[in-house]
Amino acid sequence: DFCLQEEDTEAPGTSSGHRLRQVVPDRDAWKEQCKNLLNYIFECEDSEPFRQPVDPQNYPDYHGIIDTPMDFGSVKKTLGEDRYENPIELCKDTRLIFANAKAYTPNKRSKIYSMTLRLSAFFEEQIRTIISEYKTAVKSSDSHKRAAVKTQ
Ligand SMILES: O=C(O)c1ccc2ncsc2c1
Repeated sequence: DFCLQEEDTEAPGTSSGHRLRQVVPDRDAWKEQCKNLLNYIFECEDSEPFRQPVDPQNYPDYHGIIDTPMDFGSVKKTLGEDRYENPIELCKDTRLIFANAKAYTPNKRSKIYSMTLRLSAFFEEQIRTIISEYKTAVKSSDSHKRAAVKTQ
């Protein structure tokens, strides 16, 4: 996801002043990437118990054990309402879903807990690239900003 940056650079050696457009990483690409990742997770059967907040009717002791409930529906809503500044914040909330399941499960071989293990492995594989590309884009756009200031 690269966007053409309006900033131009004088192509070396061209007398016509022909201006090259630079390609810089898009620092907003993570939003669509995370939306797609969440949609894929929602399609996975393994996400079923975690697509919405845990219902205390079904697990009366849940809120006595888990201080900060989290679910994929809430993450999706926060993302859709632009309340994440970056993918690191989204990753933190998503890891909370898995940490809560690990803290709550009575048995680490239970069906529901085993679902979170598969889902967590997949999520970590996918979010790694999204965060890496985001950090690169931020560095690049910062250096472009510094360069632009110098030319003023
Ligand atoms: O039955 C289980 O092992 C289990 C584990 C985690 C979890 N989180 C919300 S409900 C629930 C059930």
